[in-house]
Amino acid sequence: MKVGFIGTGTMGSILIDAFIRSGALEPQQIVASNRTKPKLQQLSNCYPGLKIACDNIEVASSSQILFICVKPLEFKKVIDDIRSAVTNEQIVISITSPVQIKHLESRLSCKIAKVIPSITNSARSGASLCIYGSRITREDRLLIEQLISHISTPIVVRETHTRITSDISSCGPAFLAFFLEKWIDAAVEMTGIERSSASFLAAEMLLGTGKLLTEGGYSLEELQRRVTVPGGITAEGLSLLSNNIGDVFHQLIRVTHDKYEEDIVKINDLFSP
Ligand SMILES: NC(=O)C1=CN([C@@H]2O[C@H](COP(=O)(O)OP(=O)(O)OC[C@H]3O[C@@H](n4cnc5c(N)ncnc54)[C@H](O)[C@@H]3O)[C@@H](O)[C@H]2O)C=CC1
Ligand SMILES: O=C(O)[C@@H]1CCC=N1
Repeated sequence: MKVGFIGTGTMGSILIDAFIRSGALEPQQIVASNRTKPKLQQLSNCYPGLKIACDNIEVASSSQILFICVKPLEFKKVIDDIRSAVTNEQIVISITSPVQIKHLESRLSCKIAKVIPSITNSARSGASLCIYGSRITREDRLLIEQLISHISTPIVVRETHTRITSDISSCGPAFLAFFLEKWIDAAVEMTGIERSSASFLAAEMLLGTGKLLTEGGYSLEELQRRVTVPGGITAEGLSLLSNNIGDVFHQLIRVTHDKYEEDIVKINDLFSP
């Protein structure tokens, strides 16, 4: 099976790298194109056998599954490029959330899916959010999920929940990293602990917490309860957090959804007949 990638920026490169390192794909099975060639050349130097296509049409015409890994407003140009090259049997996968299944099905005759990855997939971890178009068969789903399960846990979501699920799964690593960075800044400033020590502890804590919440079977509520000794230190901290957090998470969801709606309006314009 040949798998194509249009766009080898941050996420396209992460996916190619993770698929090869996990053993899901051999470099010889991959064909890729990118607007600027140096990034692509770097990938091909790392993975001899990976084919650099001369343009998007060559990728589209030589792959059974084609991942489109460009930014939302760059999609229309790519779709116009590949429109005449795709066949009904191919599967085109968008990795971006605001481009809707209907936009792609209206322009391309092939099978359409969205698979929203996460930077965590680069550690062969985290989720991939799967949304399937009307032409995708049961066998196609199995093929897609078999491939992405080498680097992530496939989770099927409703298209109406694309934003909130990718807020948690794909933006989440940046939000959590921000939270830890602020905490470590305060720790360094107030206690003199070395930044590298505090950062290492935070990373190990995050990894262990993730394991408890997945394979350990803990719920968030149970985890808090088990750590909190009655009358102890954690209780003081949780009480402060709960009194001060306000509606910051409601605001967070509002801003990500507002930006998403803005993008959808722009994409609707680009894809209007
Ligand atoms: N960065 C992340 O953690 C995640 C990103 N995504 C989605 O992945 C998509 C790509 O994001 P990044 O990789 O971070 O962006 P990026 O800007 O690093 O990569 C986009 C790549 O597409 C190439 N490109 C643009 N137009 C092209 C065209 N017409 N033909 C060929 N190549 C073209 C650019 O040269 C660039 O290398 C976005 O839509 C984003 O929403 C989804 C989940 C997580
Ligand atoms: O920042 C972004 O737009 C993308 C979407 C999910 C993660 N990164």
